[in-house]
Amino acid sequence: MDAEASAEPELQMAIKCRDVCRSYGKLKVISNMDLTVPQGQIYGLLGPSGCGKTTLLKCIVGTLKISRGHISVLGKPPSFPGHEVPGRMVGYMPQDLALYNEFTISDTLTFFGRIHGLTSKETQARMDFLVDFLELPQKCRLVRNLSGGQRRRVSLGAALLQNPQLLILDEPTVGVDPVLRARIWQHLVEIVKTGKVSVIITTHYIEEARQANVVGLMRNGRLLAEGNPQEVMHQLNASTLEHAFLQLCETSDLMDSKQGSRQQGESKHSLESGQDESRPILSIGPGGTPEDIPKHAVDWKVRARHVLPKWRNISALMIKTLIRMKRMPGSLCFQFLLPVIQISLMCVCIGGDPKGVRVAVVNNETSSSGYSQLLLGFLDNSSIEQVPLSHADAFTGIYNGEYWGVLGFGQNFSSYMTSRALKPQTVSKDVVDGGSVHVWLDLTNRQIALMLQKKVFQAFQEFVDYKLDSKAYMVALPIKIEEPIYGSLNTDFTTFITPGAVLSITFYLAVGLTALSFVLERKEGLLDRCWVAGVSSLETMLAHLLSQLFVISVQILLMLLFVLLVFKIPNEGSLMLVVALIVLQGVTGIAFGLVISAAIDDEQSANQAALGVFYPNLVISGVIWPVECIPYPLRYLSLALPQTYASEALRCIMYRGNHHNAQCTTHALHNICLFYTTQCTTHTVQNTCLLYTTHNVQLTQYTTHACCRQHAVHNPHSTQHTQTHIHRLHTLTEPSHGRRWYQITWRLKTMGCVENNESI
Ligand SMILES: Nc1ncnc2c1ncn2[C@@H]1O[C@H](COP(=O)(O)OP(=O)(O)OP(=O)(O)O)[C@@H](O)[C@H]1O
Repeated sequence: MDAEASAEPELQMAIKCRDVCRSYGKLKVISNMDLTVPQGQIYGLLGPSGCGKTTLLKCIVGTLKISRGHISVLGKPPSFPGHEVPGRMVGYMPQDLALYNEFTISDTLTFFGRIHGLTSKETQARMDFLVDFLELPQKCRLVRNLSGGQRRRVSLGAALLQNPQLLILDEPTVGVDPVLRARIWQHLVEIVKTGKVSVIITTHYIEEARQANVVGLMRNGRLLAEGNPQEVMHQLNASTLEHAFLQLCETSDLMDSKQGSRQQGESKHSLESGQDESRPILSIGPGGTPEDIPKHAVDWKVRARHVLPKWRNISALMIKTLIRMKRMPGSLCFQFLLPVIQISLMCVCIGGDPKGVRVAVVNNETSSSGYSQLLLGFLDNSSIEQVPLSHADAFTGIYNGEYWGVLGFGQNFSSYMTSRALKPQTVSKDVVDGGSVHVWLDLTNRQIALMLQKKVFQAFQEFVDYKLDSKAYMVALPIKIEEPIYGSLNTDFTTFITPGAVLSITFYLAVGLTALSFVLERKEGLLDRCWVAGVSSLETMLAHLLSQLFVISVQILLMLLFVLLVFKIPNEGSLMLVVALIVLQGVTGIAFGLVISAAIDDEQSANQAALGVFYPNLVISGVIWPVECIPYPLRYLSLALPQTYASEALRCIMYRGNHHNAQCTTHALHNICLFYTTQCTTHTVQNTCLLYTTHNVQLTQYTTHACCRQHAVHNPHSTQHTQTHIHRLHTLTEPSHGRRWYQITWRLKTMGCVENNESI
């Protein structure tokens, strides 16, 4: 069926809400709301704070999912493929101002102009009009420096910018002086005169809504009355709208208390019979009668165009990010320099030899030309500070924690050592013992103890080389460590940890910045506002990815400059592969940040989530210690982490050259890509579940209608309302609906609402 043709009767009404329900957890905010905004009129939605006005508006623009019911905006449900709601047809001013603080007034309007596809000339013309009309300060003023009222006017200007067919304004007149408030109302009255623009506006100032064509008086998520303000006042014999509203509240309270006393049994009956408790007490307007939910079909080309990201929106979002970066140079420098600072600190502080380690030396050899003195002369003095002491003082000192080790030489060290070297077959155990260097270590600090052992062995080797020269091989150990195949004999821990550290830093900065930026934008209502302006979540993601790639590229460039040129970490492989691997790791971080932001609402919890995964990931992904040390169940888990193979692969590329571990590299790339795809899919599904929910809402409606039908079978005197449900069921479940029809019948059959062979 042609979409346009089927939607034609709908065009008479700008907004139609039928049976709309919305809850936050157990709190029911909107109950069975029927609301109708006629085309070309101003609808004033009035009610006390917390009655659900904002929630209803968010449901109308599609940023909140409804729990039940049907909403049609300018002829079709929000987010219907090809429908420009959200998009250019609707101008939305949210209650929380939703403006970028780093933007000027001009930037703000230009940004929304770009998203709506206005040319710069059109944007400029509208900007000039709005600055004049809304009495905005100079266009170059930053939003963060404006007063609350001025910001509210900028927000209103952004909603009016593209001359939308539908204006949804959530309390636009709060904090605005009475003269300007009157002008805003006058402007609204003028723009609806053409008959092409409709307005729905919420306000706390009930009396100003007299200028609206229709008012809806809301309380506790229900509409108490809907109609022309004069008629509402007339019917209730009230001199002001405020008095009319008061009377309605009193009547509603009276009805509620009567209903409460009628007990639960009856209320159960009213539910079953479909009797609607939430019908307005007073209904004068055009809405009220139940109507069929319209059917819409859409061409696959329109559907494809709806799903495909638009470059216009992506570029607008990217320009936005660049402007914000430019306005926050401190934050930008921090983003660029932080990785360099982190990697530099790591290279400087981790993996080097400890310096100035105090060691007690107990030398019982009195001769100054003895071998012990010679050997001690070969000890690395920058690392080891020798303290000559008596045996008793040395051991008291090491027990008191003053020294990290004690080196002991026997009285006859030189002669015993010579005997041992020259006549190994004839010497006794005591001679071997007296000709050895005795080392007692405090092993509570493994790194210092290992260094001491290494330095003593090195000193001994140098002593032997010096003393025996070409005969040194005679006292060599029968195990010879040859020149390494890859790496060098002096490879330190810094060399091991650097590739993993570079990847971790890139990953976690991307996670943090992405999660924080999305959580904050959502909290401030900016994501919602962009969504209503027609930006899809895929476009938001792509724009963030592209701008973040720019940041990541600079970060990687600076980090590699420091790692390779300043700290001289070797790189035997292709620089291109190194960069590709690090960039992919950054992209994985972005993906993970997106998932955190999709699952978590506030920045504190997002930070906790990012920090919560940081340490376990670091420990089990082989960044700081080889995965070969991890016990088996955890090792399987480590294989699922993107950093596990990536750090191993980066080490392979940098220290072995490319060709020797192509398999590892491929595995790393594959692992990262898989991780990235999974994460992005999760995020996209989360953001598009709105559509699925809408679909499920419809299925729920069919089920409700079917239950009423079943009730009618058992109760021949069913009410008019039940009959309406049955009628809806029949029209909605026509076999022409194809796949959906099968889904519905299947669901009804499984619920026992329809016999297996019964046709609906
Ligand atoms: N995200 C949320 N989670 C839980 N409850 C919420 C949430 N947002 C709103 N509510 C609750 O829903 C109810 C309706 O809120 P809503 O913002 O729609 O009221 P309102 O009529 O617009 O009020 P006001 O005029 O003060 O803006 C309130 O009780 C509010 O506490």
